[in-house]
Amino acid sequence: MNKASNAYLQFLQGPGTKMLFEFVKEMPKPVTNVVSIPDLSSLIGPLFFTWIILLLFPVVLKSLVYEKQQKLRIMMKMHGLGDGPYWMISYAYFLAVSLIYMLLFMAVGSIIGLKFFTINDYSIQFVFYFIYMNLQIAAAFLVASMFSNVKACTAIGYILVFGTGLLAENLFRSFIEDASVSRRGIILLQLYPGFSLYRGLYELAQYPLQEKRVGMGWDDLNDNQNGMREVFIIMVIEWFVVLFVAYCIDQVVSSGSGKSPLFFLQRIRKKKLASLRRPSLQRQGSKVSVQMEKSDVSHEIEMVERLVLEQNTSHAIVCDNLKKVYPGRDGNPEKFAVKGLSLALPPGECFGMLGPNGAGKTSFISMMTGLTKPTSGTAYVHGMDIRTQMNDIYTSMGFCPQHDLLWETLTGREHLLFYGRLKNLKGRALMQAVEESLKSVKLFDGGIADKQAGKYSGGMKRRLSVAISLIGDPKVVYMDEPSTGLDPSSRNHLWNVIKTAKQDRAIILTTHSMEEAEVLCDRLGIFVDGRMQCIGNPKELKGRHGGLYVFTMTTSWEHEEKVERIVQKLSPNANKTYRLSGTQKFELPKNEVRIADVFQAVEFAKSRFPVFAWGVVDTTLEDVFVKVAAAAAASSSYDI
Ligand SMILES: Nc1ncnc2c1ncn2[C@@H]1O[C@H](COP(=O)(O)OP(=O)(O)OP(=O)(O)O)[C@@H](O)[C@H]1O
Repeated sequence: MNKASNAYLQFLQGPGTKMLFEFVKEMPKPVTNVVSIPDLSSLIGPLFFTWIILLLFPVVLKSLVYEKQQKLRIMMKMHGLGDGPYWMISYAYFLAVSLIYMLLFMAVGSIIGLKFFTINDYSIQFVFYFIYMNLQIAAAFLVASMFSNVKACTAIGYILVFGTGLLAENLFRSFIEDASVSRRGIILLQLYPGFSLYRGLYELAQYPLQEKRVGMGWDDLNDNQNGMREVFIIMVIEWFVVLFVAYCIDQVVSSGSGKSPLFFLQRIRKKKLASLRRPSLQRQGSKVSVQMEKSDVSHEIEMVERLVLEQNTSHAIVCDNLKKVYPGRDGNPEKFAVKGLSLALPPGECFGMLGPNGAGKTSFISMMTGLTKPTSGTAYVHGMDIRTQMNDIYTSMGFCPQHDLLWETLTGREHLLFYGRLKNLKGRALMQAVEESLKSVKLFDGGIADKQAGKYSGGMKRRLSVAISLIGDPKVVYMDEPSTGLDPSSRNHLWNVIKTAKQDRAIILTTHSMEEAEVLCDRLGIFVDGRMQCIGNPKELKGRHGGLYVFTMTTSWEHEEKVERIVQKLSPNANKTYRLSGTQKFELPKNEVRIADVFQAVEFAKSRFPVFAWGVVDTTLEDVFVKVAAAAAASSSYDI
């Protein structure tokens, strides 16, 4: 060790060091200035939490509008789900989802220790979120009643969410904090639910920011500076008002039933009227001018009149001079889609409605299924009037719409379970009915039943729609072009399903397939330009409106004239309809020829020149259809 080190050690052990320690000990401690760090969650909470909570709004809105856009709402209604239960079920579902979302929101906030959640009284927070969620759902119902397009409503929903948050933070907050802004003005702004939500969150955020760090309790609601009490009152009143208005608008606008805005007053009136006119079959509207109708059609009208007069409810369906006129739009005149239809259908009958495009078939089915109201006239289903008792009719009605109305995300089995439940099937009976139904339309094997309907082919969707229309043993079923888009094998299978189903129920089906009409229908009606042109079973119609044999013969081209001469000798009024390189087709009036004469003529021809092929067929339904449609189109200026 060197000299310098020794000197340093002596200094440390000496009295100087002791004095230094004493001095430090006596020195006053520096004042630790306690800077209160503001709670971050409370600073930014009102804006972010507003966004988080509002995010549920477009979700609920989208779901409601989706059901409307896809006409699933109407489908559910047609299978017996009334407006009241639909609203209650949907409301309860959205409320449950919203409450779970809010409880998770509060739980996560509390677990990570955000003062915003931990300091304020939990019961106040819960009541606040509960009331707001109810108001938000009611508002979603209200907005949904004005939209029918999911994309548009989703876009508007998200714009509302983000716009509301930004406006609240940058504008509404400055009003709250500005003492010169009147309280009334603030209350007025809070009538907009997004601002009342922001105000509530803003108030909850104020307490953790105060230095004493005591959260909001129920007593604080009496504090004049605290806006939470106003928020509670506004939200509760608004919740009920918005819900009521939404229900009224929904009844008038979106149910498709064309109700009057004063429908709730009409309901009381209807009850009074109904009690005066039981049993319900009563003559409605003016008597149609029968003399213009064909005999089969006028016979049907007479039958309907008798049934209505006798108040006879033995028939499953009685249409009494049903008319539908669509109002003119964009300068177009009004459209007379159904110009007076009378029809009586006993149980167990399958009635086929044939007609060219635009004849009015879908309009007729729409009236029968409650999609639109008749302009005049009415129909009775097991004695129940379609104008006033549609909800009762729905409980025993099945419907297969022209376009499949299915939930993309539900499986085939889930669809049938849902609609089966609506038809009051429960437990084992429901399971059995669903399984049988899936098997009957060939959707059971290979796990197809548990695939989402969105992944089904067109034919599978069609078969599911038919299965839905038949589940729960409905007494009356409407099928709008049930086999459209099916391959021949699936179509034949579906026909068997319908044939079995028609045994104990009345079915009305529309179709463009003559083959389908002949296979399935006990009676047919050809409907052209809003009027029934003829009614009868397929054989009768062919006999009545056909009256022709179609004779075809194929020879070499140089013998064509000889064939023509033989045919003219056989039937002087024969009409040649086709000729191409030796093949000729003739229509022979039935009153001029017998089948035996045709055979003789063919034998004669064969003895004179080579005959490659020949054939004679009775008139097909297609021939009848074309003939009737053409005749009706030629004289289509009937009065309504
Ligand atoms: N909502 C409506 N508003 C105005 N006109 C309508 C409306 N719905 C249908 N129409 C018109 O009423 C007529 C009958 O239409 P409808 O759809 O009932 O015929 P359709 O026989 O079912 O035809 P398709 O066989 O093509 O389905 C058509 O001229 C149609 O343009």
